[in-house]
Amino acid sequence: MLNIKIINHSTHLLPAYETEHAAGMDLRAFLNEAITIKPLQRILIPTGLHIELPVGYEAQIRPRSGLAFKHGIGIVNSPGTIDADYRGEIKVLLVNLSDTDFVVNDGERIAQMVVAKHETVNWQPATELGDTQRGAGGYGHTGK
Ligand SMILES: O=c1ccn([C@H]2C[C@H](O)[C@@H](COP(=O)(O)OP(=O)(O)OP(=O)(O)O)O2)c(=O)[nH]1
Ligand SMILES: [Mg+2]
Repeated sequence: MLNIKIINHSTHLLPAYETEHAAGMDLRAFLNEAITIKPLQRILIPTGLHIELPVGYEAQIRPRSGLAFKHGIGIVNSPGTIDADYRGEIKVLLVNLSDTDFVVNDGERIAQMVVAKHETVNWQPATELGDTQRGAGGYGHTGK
C-alpha cells in the first residue's frame, strides 16, 4: 500500500489497473475545463495526484497505445520518471503528433503509470572495462 494524496478527492478517481494483470495503472486528466492540443503542440496535463513511493521504487509515465494509434497522442519525455522523493503533482507531457486537434476532457485516461523497483549504484573509476564479444559494436552493427 502506498500513500497517495488526491487534490479534490471527491471528484477524482484513484489511478487503477483496468484489467486483472495489467502492469500500468491508468492516469486521468484533472482539469477545470477541456484542453485542446493542436498538431505538434505539447501540453503538461495535471493529474491531481501526489504520491509517496518507497525508496528504491520509481514510477514510469507511459503513453496509452490506443491514443497513440488512433489519435497520434504521445508523451514527449516517455517514459516520464517519478522519483521516490518527489512530492509534487504528477503531470503528463502529452504531444499531439497527428494533423488534427485533440481534445482532453476532465477525467479522461491519458497515460499509464508503471511502478517499478530500481537499483542505485556507485561508481568505481577504472582504466579498463571487462571484455565482451560485442565490445563497442552498436547502432545496428549486427545487421538489419
Ligand atoms: O512525466 C513526468 C516526469 C517527471 N515528473 C515529476 C516527477 C519527477 O520526480 C520530477 C522531476 O522529473 P525529471 O527528473 O524527469 O525532470 P528534470 O528535468 O531532471 O527535473 P529535476 O531537475 O527537478 O529533477 O518531475 C512528472 O510529474 N511527470
Ligand atoms: Mg531530474
